Amino acid sequence: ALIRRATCSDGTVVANSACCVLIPVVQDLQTNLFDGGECGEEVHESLRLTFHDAIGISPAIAARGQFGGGGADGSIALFEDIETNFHANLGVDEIIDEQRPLIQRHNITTADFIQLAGAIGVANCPGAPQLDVFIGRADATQPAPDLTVPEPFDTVDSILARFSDAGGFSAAEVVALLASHTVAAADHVDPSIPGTPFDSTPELFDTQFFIETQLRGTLFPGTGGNQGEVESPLHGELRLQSDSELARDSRTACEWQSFVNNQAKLQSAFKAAFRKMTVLGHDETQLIDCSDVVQTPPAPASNAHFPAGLSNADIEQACASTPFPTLPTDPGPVTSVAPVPPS
Ligand code: HEM
Ligand SMILES: [Ca+2]
Ligand SMILES: [Mn+2]
Repeated sequence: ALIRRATCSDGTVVANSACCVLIPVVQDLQTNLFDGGECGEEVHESLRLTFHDAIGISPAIAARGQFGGGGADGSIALFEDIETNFHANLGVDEIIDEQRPLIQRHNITTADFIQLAGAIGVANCPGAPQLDVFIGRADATQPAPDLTVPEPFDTVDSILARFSDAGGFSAAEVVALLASHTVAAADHVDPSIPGTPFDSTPELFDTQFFIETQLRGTLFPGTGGNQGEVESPLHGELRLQSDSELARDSRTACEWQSFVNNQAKLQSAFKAAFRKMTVLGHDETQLIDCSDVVQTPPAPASNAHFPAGLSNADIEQACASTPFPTLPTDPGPVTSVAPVPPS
């Protein structure tokens, strides 16, 4: 089709007129899913869903003659009855069911919608990069196989191998993708404390996640003994075993630390890795780049810091070659991290 620049109905200028169909979808997302443009629970869950759909692809399984999954193909929603029963997908049925009526109201594939929703949602989070959006993915005709989505109790070996198989992601790209856990909370790791975030600022796309995961774990925010959870440094904060181990493994620790107080790298590295993830199973050159429909995210609202009561002395140094950056400590008494409110 002829590619031409266009001004869409709301005034958005797009390089490819085919992207104007997304404008009403974006408005619907902001008004009816993201509570008018917040970086809350539905944004967090929509971002998680982009990953759980896209990572459902395995050239290694395909090489054994079985269907390896189609990547970012909407299978997680189109075959919800199958894929949400996979253990790693616990809880994603909620956001699939919230997104479904929006998909039905618009002329867009489920595959494209899931990735669009993640990008638009993330752009509501102060400090986030403006993520790329592509359209033109065909929808899945089969579910992804089980065990393509990493679990928080998986070893670093197995996590790195899974990402490498899925899309040739390097260890550094895996670390970059985990920047997503800066706008995240867990409902199901410890079901007694739903909405427990992974850093103290789940509404900000900041570098606190990389700081706080490097602090010595001292407590469980709820009950102990949950699979995939290790001790965190703060009341109200939950630490995944996988995040803890990636922060401390010699293959990933220096990369992990490199994001501390480096908002520019956080944005550029996550944006690049997300772009790669969002087209898994597709040839990017066959898709239409509609990144110009993504709004400009608000500027970051926090500076890198240690939570009150904690300091460099509480860091478990794991990167052998570079010392941990010196950061200020928040003033005042030790605080507890508030849960992400359910919508
Ligand atoms: C080693 C890889 C990963 C593991 C083991 C992992 C594991 C988890 C777990 C266990 C949860 C909590 C779910 C719950 O209990 O509600 C979670 C939440 C989340 N994950 Fe990951 N994750 C990984 C990578 C990623 C990636 C690559 C992304 C996106 C690019 C992502 C985005 C999210 C988000 C946004 C949430 C928060 C959802 C919410 O607040 O409702 N994760 N992850
Ligand atoms: Ca954060
Ligand atoms: Mn949730």
